[in-house]
Amino acid sequence: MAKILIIDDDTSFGLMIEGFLKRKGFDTVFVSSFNNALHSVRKTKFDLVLTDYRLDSGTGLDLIPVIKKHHQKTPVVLITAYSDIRVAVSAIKLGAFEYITKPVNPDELLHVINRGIEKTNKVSDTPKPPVARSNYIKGISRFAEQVDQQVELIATTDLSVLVLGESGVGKEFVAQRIHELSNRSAMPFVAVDCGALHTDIAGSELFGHRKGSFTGAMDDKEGHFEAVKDGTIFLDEIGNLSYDVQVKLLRAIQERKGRRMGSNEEYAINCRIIAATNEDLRSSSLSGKFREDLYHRLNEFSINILPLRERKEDIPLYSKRFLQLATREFKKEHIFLSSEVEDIFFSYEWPGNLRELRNVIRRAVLLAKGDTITLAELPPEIQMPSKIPQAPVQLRDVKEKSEKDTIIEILEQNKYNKAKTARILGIDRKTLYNKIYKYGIDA
Ligand SMILES: Nc1ncnc2c1ncn2[C@@H]1O[C@H](COP(=O)(O)OP(=O)(O)OP(=O)(O)O)[C@@H](O)[C@H]1O
Repeated sequence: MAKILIIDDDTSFGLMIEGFLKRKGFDTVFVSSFNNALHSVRKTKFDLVLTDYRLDSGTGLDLIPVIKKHHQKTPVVLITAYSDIRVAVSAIKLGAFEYITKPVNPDELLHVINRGIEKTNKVSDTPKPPVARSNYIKGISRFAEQVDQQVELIATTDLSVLVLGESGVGKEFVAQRIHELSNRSAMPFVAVDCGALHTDIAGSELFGHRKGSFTGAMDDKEGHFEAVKDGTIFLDEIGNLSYDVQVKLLRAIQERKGRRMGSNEEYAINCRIIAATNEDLRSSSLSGKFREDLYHRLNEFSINILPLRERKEDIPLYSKRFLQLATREFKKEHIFLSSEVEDIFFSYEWPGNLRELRNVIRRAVLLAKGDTITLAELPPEIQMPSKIPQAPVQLRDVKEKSEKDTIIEILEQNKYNKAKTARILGIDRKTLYNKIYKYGIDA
């Protein structure tokens, strides 16, 4: 029976969730304070932790690193209020398995919990095989095509690649794609979440340890650099590695050799390295937070993935494909997006990028009663984006305003001839139509 820790300072809500999960056959523990939560996760290994974001003397986000330090593979699910979508994104960056927004839908909660537990059961010490090729969906925007060309070009080489982009844009998917197209594809692809690697255990996780080399080292353990063999190691959230671990990593890359903690024997490192970050690693390296020499080692080639809001042409395609995947997953038949939903998808900013789009569609398919997804199946932050407190990103607003004004001006000068306007602006007609739509230009 899977054991779940539920953390919520709203006791009645927490007990309600506990009652629900007990009825579904889970073994549950409920705590209502941050300190009790800390105590429980240090003492007990749970199959899943479900935590609210706002707790009495801390937040669910503060708990994630502690849980990951003690039980790295335990999935954490964060419950957030709809206005906390950026919190949800941070949770994923810190290694949370998933987030769900309030009001909590019981079917959705159960589905997420089952997925989390299933994933942990599948995780073993053997590296996971790469995701099947068919899972990678190619975008259609000019930008997405460029990324695919770069991926195909770089795949055949042994260069280290640094993949840059916001959380959820698909950096890991790109890394897997490079691996699958490379001549290492029959070898393992090992993804390491550096953001969830606590400094104390990072060396042992990456390079392994010998039994007895530190308190708690009960057995010999193979590190990721050994497990990956001649395959590809994907170092996600590389900017989060502590300075000490950066030094170890640099030495291993330079010498192409690794050594388990507590051992004198070295092993060869022959894998390809792909790293990813959503930070400005260049600035971190200039400011000394990230070692510059390591930065250059990792950045033999870089691929920058744009956020979804800057390549809106891709939204309809991904929506359609995610809809097909979710329909199959939940064994439903032919579900469509209503035109209001399509419009809202197009205008929404998608701070969580493709991950958020995929989650929103899965949730909507799960909740859909008929064959059409309507606004009612969307989470509140998407139904009412204006209610979300926006970060004061004024520069983008200025840019968009001037882009809109320029388009109107050229359209007027050319009597609303769109082909001519697009040519003058140096964009294709589809992009012009998208922008006309986006800015609500009456053309
Ligand atoms: N090219 C793609 N094809 C299909 N699905 C994708 C693609 N890219 C991203 N996704 C979807 O978005 C989710 C997030 O992708 P991924 O984990 O690669 O993002 P990421 O940029 O590495 O995120 P993070 O920085 O938070 O680790 C995936 O689980 C998948 O559902």
